[in-house]
Amino acid sequence: MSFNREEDEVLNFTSSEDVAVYPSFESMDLKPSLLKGIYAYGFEAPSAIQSRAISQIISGRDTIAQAQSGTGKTATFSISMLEVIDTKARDVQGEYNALARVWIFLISSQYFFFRVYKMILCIFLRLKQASYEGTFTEMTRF
Ligand SMILES: Nc1ncnc2c1ncn2[C@@H]1O[C@H](COP(=O)(O)OP(=O)(O)OP(=O)(O)O)[C@@H](O)[C@H]1O
Repeated sequence: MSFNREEDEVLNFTSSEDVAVYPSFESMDLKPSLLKGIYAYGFEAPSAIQSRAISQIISGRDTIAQAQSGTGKTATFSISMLEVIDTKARDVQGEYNALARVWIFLISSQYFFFRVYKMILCIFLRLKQASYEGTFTEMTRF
């Protein structure tokens, strides 16, 4: 499902009291290279769930975030993961637990894998400042 900014802006959220709302990616104090990747990927501002959840995850707080389909949850954990990993370290630092998405695998596994793969790969490549035209065919070469 594609992201709809107008619908996102009128979503009602309930969160823990000390959850701040960050109106921009800059205000989250993300790595400059990650910010560059996010903007190069085409995101101008965080969605409602990203405004709330990214800062919680990167601060190391155990976070449960729930929102409607297409509101930016996948991007929330992708961006958070890219912020906290040390790109120089060679060990595994992040894991995506796909079990929670079993129903999506049953419906459209290829589409799901493509989306997660595309988002993480594109942001990571932009982070590495690689020049890249994002089509599925080109991505499969990496
Ligand atoms: N801040 C943003 N600005 C613009 N587009 C965004 C933003 N965040 C996410 N998107 C786009 O919105 C779409 C849905 O995002 P995402 O897959 O992260 O949502 P989701 O909540 O995980 O959806 P689902 O529950 O269906 O898996 C994607 O095309 C993504 O690129």
